[in-house]
Amino acid sequence: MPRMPFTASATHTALMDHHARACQWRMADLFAQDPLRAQAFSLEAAGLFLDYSKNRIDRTTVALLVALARECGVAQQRDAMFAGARINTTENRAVLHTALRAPRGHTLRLDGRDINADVHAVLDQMRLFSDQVRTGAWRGCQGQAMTDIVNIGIGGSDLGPKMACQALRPYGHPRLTSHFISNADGNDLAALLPRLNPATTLFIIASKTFTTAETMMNAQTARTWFLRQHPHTGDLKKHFVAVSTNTPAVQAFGIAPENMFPFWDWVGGRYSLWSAIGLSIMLAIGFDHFAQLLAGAHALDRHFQEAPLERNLPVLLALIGIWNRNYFQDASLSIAPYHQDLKYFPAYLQQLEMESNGKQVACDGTPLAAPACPVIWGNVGTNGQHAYFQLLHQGADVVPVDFITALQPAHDLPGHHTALLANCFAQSEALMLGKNAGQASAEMQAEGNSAPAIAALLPHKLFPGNRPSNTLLLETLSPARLGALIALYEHKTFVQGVIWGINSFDQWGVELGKVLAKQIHAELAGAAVSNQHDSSTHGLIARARAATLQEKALPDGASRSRSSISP
Ligand SMILES: O=P(O)(O)OC[C@H]1O[C@H](O)[C@H](O)[C@@H](O)[C@@H]1O
Repeated sequence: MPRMPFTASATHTALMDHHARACQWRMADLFAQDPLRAQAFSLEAAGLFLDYSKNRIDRTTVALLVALARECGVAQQRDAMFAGARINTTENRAVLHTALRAPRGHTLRLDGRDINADVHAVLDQMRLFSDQVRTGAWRGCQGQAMTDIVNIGIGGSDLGPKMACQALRPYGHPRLTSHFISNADGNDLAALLPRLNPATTLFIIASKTFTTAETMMNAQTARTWFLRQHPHTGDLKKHFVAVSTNTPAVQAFGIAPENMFPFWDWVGGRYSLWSAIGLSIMLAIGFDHFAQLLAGAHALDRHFQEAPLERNLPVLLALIGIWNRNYFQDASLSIAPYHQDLKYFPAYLQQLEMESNGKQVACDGTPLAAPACPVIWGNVGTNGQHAYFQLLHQGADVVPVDFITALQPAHDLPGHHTALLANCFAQSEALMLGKNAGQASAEMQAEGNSAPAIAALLPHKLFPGNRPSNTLLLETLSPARLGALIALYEHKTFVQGVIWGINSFDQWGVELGKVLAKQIHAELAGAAVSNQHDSSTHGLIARARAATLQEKALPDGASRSRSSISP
């Protein structure tokens, strides 16, 4: 049923009026007026504490935003998703990543199948395999235990597992090193292969479709490299496994059926780390910790399903985002983890949010009346402070920030963690408070500056402040808390998609470039160049073809320093 755009609702009109007033507010004043502000605008669920009080909001703002969520049918859409309705309408698919973390015995049937039984059968298969690899019972072609796990995949078949393996590295196995190869650029694989012993390396070819060009190319290159050193194709089954929904393509690649870990079309790529796509995570941290990751996500799922909208963590995070994006017109959101092990979290969220909601038409194909997903970007916080935080504090654009940190460190180096937390909390305070002319000139006077020096420097020393942020605190970055954190952002993305009226589960926008790349690939390889290209693309192709010809003309070995490891 076509949904009404949120901009057509009565609550939106009320929010517009309210926003006109909110533009006059200073958050510093709101804090001064209300000693209970932080308490009023914070919430804890599934082991995650969210303080959203440093936003340009008051109680009316939250009430209106919650009313908007109600009017847009967030609760109904959420229930439809959990129940297995085909809410991915352009692909006619259910969206059931939540079923991947439901405990054994949880009843859910899809097209007559007990999908809980299917999910747990694959988890059992993954457990058996990962236990064998981790204990050393799984032996390679020369009878040795595995030392290196190489996950070959891209997008959702890379970003989630890579992010989670990094986040949970204190839980890693002492003998096993995880590697992630995604880029079609041979530099990625070429830099790794010489460091590996094929007899102790396990490749996981992770691809939902098993047709993704980058993954297939890297997989073929890895296979060729392996066979060069161990030419018996029978040995491949000790060193290559696949994770996919496409059984025929996996078999055609030559991977033994017993080495395939399946999943289903109702799992979107960017929502797939809970499925067999998480095999590299389970190999690194073990089944029990993987089960805790799932349990943490499930706890957040329950909260999302059961808590009233006004006390619902993902709903509130989503609504604050809508407030910033659609009323204050903030076009980007910066993610600042104050935790080195979350260094891939911003990249993971880029796919999750931008591939889900980076769209401009509604589910029914009509143009959206308001812009949707902001640009998501960021890096670990303290490094960002010494790079782009300048813009966050004094740039012309207001960039909301999500600060994420853990109260307890995963190391025992003295002093570091207190310094880290101090920086995290200081940044959100500084962004909110800013510094006015009176404060800045008083400081410069106290430092003994002359009046002309103060006048000259003053404009540079001002901080506008009133810049919004959320702070998310975890007790520790444990598997359960990481699971809850990821699920929080998944559901935030979902709620925003519902309000914007978007199908958050397709990604047609990635197709055009793939099609053109295929044609240009053929042209670079020698096919006649189409005269349909624009002059820029035509010129670039011509230059690349000329460079290839030149390279071919060079004496053997002169052109590539890494020739020994090229396939
Ligand atoms: O897992 P695969 O089928 O190889 O897909 C890998 C990735 O590539 C695609 O182009 C999509 O944009 C992503 O959503 C997907 O995660």
